Order: sequence, then C-alpha cells, then structure tokens
Amino acid sequence: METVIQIHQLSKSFKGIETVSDVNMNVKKGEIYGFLGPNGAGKTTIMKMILNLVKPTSGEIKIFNQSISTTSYQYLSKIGSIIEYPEFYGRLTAKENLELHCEYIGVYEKGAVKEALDIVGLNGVENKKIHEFSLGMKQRLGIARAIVTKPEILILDEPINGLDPIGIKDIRELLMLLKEEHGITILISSHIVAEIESIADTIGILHHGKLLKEVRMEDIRKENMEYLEIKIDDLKKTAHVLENKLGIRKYEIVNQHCIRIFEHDISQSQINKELILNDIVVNGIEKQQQHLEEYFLNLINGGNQIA
Ligand SMILES: Nc1ncnc2c1ncn2[C@@H]1O[C@H](COP(=O)(O)OP(=O)(O)OP(=O)(O)O)[C@@H](O)[C@H]1O
Repeated sequence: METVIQIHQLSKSFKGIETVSDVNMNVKKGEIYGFLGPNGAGKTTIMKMILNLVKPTSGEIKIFNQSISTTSYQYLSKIGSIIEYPEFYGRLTAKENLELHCEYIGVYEKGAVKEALDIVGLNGVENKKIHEFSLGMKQRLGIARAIVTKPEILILDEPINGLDPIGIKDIRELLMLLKEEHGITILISSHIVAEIESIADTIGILHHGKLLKEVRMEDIRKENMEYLEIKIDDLKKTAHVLENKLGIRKYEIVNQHCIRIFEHDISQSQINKELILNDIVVNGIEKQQQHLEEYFLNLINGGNQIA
C-alpha cells in the first residue's frame, strides 16, 4: 500500500530541549493511523511539523513521496486539519463560518459547504450561530471545515477530547465513514487509548518524543493481546516448567497464583498436560483478550511481556 506520510529521523528541539527524537513513521493510504501518547509526548509538535507550522530541527517529512521544506505549501491543499481546539466566529452561523474559511484559503467549489455539513451530520443546524453549539457540534464543525476542501489526508489533534460517550461514538462513526466512503487517510492523535482502539488500522505509540512502536492493530491483537491465563498453586515450579520444558519466554506473572502466557505456538492442552505431568495443580486455564490500554501502559512503563 502506498505510504502518504513518511517521516524519517525527525527531531525537534525547543531552546535546546529535545521534544521529538529521531521519529520514523509511515502512514499508509486509506488507513486510520492512531497516534497515541501521554500529554506532552510530542504528538502536536509532529503534526505541526507535517503541516509546516513548526520547522524540524532535523530529519525529513515526505508527503505523497515529496520531501517538504519551509517553502512548500502546495501539498497543504491536500491536507485538512484540526490542530488543538477548533476556533470559530461565535456570532456567525455554521454555514457562514465554513464559507468564510473557503474564501480565506481561496478554495470555493459550489455546494462544497453544504456537502461537508451533510457528511458530518450538521445539515439541520447550518443556520444556527456557533455560540449555541455544544462541544460535540463544534468538533463536527471542525471536521467539516477540515474536509470542505476535499483533502486526501485529515490530521486531527485530539478531536475527541472532552466529549461525552455519545459524542465520542459519533465522531468515531464519522471518521469510519470518511475513511470508508470518501477514501480519506486519517492521522488522529489521542492520549486515551480506548478512543482509538476500535477504529485504528495502525497505531504509533509516542513517549517522551520517541516513537516506541508502530504496529498494525491486527498484528498486536494476535501477537500481544490474546493470552492464556492459568491459575496454579505453585508459581516457581510453573515458571520453571514453562521455560525449561515448553520453551515459553513470553509470559507475565500476575500474582502468586496466576500467570499469563502470550505464546501462540503451543496449544492450551499441551501446556495443561505438561503442568499436570509435573505435579502442578491447575485451577483454571482460559483464553483472554487484553485491551490496547494494557498493551500501551505496559509498553510505556517498560513492561516485560511484549516482544
Ligand atoms: N513552541 C514551543 N516552545 C517550547 N516548548 C514547546 C513548544 N511547543 C511544544 N513544546 C513542548 O514540547 C513538548 C511536547 O508538546 P506537544 O504539544 O507536542 O505534546 P502532545 O503529545 O501533543 O501533548 P498534548 O496532548 O498535551 O498536546 C511539551 O513539553 C511542550 O511544552
């Protein structure tokens, strides 16, 4: 699949302090790329560098295979974005705000405003003034403004921040629609893992300016999120059998009576049999699914079970 945003060894320092360190990232055409990291990890700074709002200290950013520089601007017409909180003119209506935006950036296709408002589900309230809008409606309008120029890429910095569960679900559905029906590639940041889990095709995990992991969701689901939980009476003996008799290395000790195995080549019955043969009392053995949240926390806290 074609890579539409390619970042190579990107770094940024502010007053000598490195905020982004040697980041390599690849966003593929048509995917939703979830950019995850705690507050202050450097997500906004990277997004601003992609949009030429901040100049990198070093490294390269390629958009549609073209290297960008401080003087590049044409590629920006292919990108829609919301960086930080979307601001609007409160006394103007939704429609007027979008029309003004089109005029401002010099792109105006007849019907584009209506179409964008339709897509985000604000067609009934286009003549309402923004100061009467809820946060969720403003977020939708922010997305409408970002897509009104029909971009190929959408860059959304924490678009779900502060929304209630219904608002979050609405935005998720909207992003899926933009991806599936309009073929838009979406780079979305969040510090809340659960917001991204169900929609991202790929996630990039950023911590202290470094990209710790870039992985396809389907791969981590299989490799690191499915595990076998076994309840045993003797932890030491079990660990010994797992390592020395079965050659299992990817496991996590939950407590004195519980171990999680993240190895997929050995069957449940094989493990069970070996433990019993070695006189270990097995009180339970069950397949479980880890949430991305745990995977994420393990990774940023330097957990040991993730390869
Ligand atoms: N213009 C600037 N001058 C100095 N420091 C900056 C500047 N912009 C960002 N930083 C610093 O860079 C670090 C990363 O900030 P950034 O906003 O990129 O993080 P983030 O991952 O987007 O977090 P958040 O979710 O809080 O926005 C922070 O410590 C911030 O204070």
